[in-house]
Amino acid sequence: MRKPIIAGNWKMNKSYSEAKVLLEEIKSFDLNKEVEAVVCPPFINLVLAKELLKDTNVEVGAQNAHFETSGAFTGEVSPVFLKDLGVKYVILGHSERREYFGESDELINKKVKSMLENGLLPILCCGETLEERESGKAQDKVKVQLEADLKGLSVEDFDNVVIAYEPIWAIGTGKTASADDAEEMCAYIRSLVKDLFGDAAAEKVRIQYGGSVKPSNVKEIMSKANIDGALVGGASLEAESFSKLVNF
Ligand SMILES: O=C[C@H](O)COP(=O)(O)O
Repeated sequence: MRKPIIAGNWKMNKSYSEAKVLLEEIKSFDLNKEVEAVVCPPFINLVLAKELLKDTNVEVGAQNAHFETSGAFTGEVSPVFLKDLGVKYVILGHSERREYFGESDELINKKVKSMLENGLLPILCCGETLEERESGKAQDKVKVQLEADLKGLSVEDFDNVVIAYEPIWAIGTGKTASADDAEEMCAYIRSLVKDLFGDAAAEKVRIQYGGSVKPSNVKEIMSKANIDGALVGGASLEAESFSKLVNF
């Protein structure tokens, strides 16, 4: 049985003061313990999140990390520092990192390996553009991404990876993929995992959907056999909304 995972990707939102308010509210909720809840605040709020959530079941994740562990890399954050803080997950390959910051599959592959080497669990994002979806190339795009991003991983390595399918055209747009479309792609991703890492890995891997997930649509999305969770942006920035997502 795959434990459901609902992760809130705050993106570049919530100052330290605003994060304190949101985290205190999240801390006050009685969240469903059968679901793994994760908050992924900006780097500057990771220490605060670990401190305020320490007596809860809510895990903390980072939105990115460098693949190097130390050195002259101005502005970057080491996976060693994140592990030392008690961060559990690291979002990698988010479409915004790929689009705005030019992150290639080769770089993402290095990051995936480095997170695993340093005891962190990657949440590896993949997904197509609207043009790719409308031209019937969505599965081809996701296949290319995952084969490159997961290149060189052993079956044991992959055991610690979560995959997040996020159709780019559904991110932040309010246009959620239909639950059936999301299920179709997540089932396809599971078949890719089977080809790459075998039956057991395919059965065990948790696959999230991300792209305008809200309390109003999370139940249907989570009812699908191949969807094990959600990676949520906007709807995770308000405590009541986040609690409804986790308690779907
Ligand atoms: O990482 C989260 C995804 O980009 C989805 O964001 P969204 O829920 O605001 O559409």
